[in-house]
Amino acid sequence: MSVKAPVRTHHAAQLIQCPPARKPKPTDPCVMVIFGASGDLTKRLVIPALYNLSRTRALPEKFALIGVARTPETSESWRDYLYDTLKSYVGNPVTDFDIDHIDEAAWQRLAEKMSYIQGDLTKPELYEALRGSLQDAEKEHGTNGNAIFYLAVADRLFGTVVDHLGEAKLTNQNENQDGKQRFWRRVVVEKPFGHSLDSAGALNTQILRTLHEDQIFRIDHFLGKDTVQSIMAFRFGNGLFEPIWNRDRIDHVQITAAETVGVEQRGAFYEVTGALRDMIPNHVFSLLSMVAMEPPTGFDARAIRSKKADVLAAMPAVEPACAARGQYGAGNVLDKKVKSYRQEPHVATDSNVETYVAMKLEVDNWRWAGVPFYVRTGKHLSNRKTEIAICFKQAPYTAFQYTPVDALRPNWLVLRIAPDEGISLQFEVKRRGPVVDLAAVKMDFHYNDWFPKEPNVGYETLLYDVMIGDPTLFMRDDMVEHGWRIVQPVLDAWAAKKADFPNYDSGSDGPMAADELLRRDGGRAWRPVGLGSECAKP
Ligand SMILES: NC(=O)C1=CN([C@@H]2O[C@H](COP(=O)(O)OP(=O)(O)OC[C@H]3O[C@@H](n4cnc5c(N)ncnc54)[C@H](OP(=O)(O)O)[C@@H]3O)[C@@H](O)[C@H]2O)C=CC1
Ligand SMILES: O=C1O[C@H](COP(=O)(O)O)[C@@H](O)[C@H](O)[C@H]1O
Repeated sequence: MSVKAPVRTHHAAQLIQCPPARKPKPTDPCVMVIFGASGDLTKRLVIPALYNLSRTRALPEKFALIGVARTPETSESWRDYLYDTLKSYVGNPVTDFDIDHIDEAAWQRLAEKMSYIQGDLTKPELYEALRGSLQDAEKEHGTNGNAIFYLAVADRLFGTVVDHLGEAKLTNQNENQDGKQRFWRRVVVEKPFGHSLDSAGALNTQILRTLHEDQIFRIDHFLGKDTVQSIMAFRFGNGLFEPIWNRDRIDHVQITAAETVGVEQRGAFYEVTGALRDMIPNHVFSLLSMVAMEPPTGFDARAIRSKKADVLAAMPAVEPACAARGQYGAGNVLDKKVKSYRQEPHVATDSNVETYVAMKLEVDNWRWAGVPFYVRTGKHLSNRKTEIAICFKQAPYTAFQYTPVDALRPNWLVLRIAPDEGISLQFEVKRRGPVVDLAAVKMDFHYNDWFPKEPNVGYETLLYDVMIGDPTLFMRDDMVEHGWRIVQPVLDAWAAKKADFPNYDSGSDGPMAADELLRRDGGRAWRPVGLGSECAKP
């Protein structure tokens, strides 16, 4: 039985004078081409996000959507298939896309702009057909030559598609005599961007032969989450926190991306990817660089991405001894019996692929020298939780009789990214009563109490940003390569040595090796994945 949380009575509008939220900037007319139109990403994330943009009127009036894949479909059957898929999410949420009905008018506005091309993206003739469709879109929908090519295909095809687009001159932008752009061409590249430092470098070189860096949008959907973007607002929109945001007051940082889901139908993808490649150099490093970056001089893409790239550049490559890996065995997740990873579809019965990874990372600069960043991510864990927890140093001295300083709990500031979005601060107070006895309590901000929640898959903001040409929330070439550089020694060491898997039960908090990683650093411990609260009520 699900229990509804009590409705909280305080509301932002009653308490704090805020100007109304600003309206988003109008987008240019454009056409979006999805390569991989019959795939999982398209139906689960891209189409729900476009539908949401249509619902909130954030899509341009002059818009067209062209799907490309080999599966035989007509434009009509592709639309119907996607409508039926969308309908199947009603009352059956995908990620945070939790809808109780479809807004038919919003769907209709999108559907009437959708068409499909059947073809093989490794063949030049597809791109000739695409040229015709782009011209049709311009005539029928007034898209003005602007186009987004979304690569929702396996990463081994990213370079191929960009090469073909270039050869067909479909990525050429048009400039006036005065150098002003008349129409733009942009390419969205999915993750994983490469599989190693070398392959990421080679892919960057390949696509940069055709595209300018400012035409490339390397997507990382964590950056589309409101709570991730809010890290910068929290740090740089308040005078309170930045003075203590450094090695003087912070003991260590823990970043957790814990999932209850297993690999589900993605066994084939996961067998060549694993938890480290899937989550660390992209999502987890995006969170880490938001926490560790220096204040930018402005909120434009150049300023923000440079500060984030500086963090990654200051991180030394991880020693294999500072990493732990795990693979789930059978067990119970959220009271449901589940299989081991090796029994999942399309997974080898002796697979050496990790479904869990923990690492100790460092940022070698003035602000962070000596402050460890412990990160972990895994599947089939006890609870779904993505958070950044900052552990402050203990008070240097305690004046309280009978309370030695080492009995004081540290202050924790926790930025909760998902699913219970918010921020909490744990600190010590005196218990009621005649005895001076200390206890840890929390101040807790929940996003939902202040801002009504919209069903959202995380791609909405990112797609909108591509349409307005704002790359702030996308990875730059150097950021991607630093990500791989940092984890490469671990990838190499793990490939060279078979692990003793499975080594954690489904429904647990991960393998013991991950606990050891912290324990040996002066007896530190991970925050529990399952409990959600590090300070039990007294
Ligand atoms: N699914 C997810 O949750 C996530 C996926 N991603 C990334 O998104 C990308 C797509 O993943 P996903 O949708 O899961 O993969 P799928 O395997 O489900 O889809 C792949 C798509 O590529 C098309 N395709 C493959 N080969 C060709 C070809 N030669 N010509 C034309 N089309 C082709 C397939 O269509 P057809 O067979 O009809 O040709 C299909 O539409 C990957 O890079 C993945 O890493 C990133 C984050 C999450
Ligand atoms: O990119 C990926 O992310 C998801 C986790 O994202 P979330 O928004 O659901 O937290 C992960 O399950 C998947 O394996 C990975 O490819």
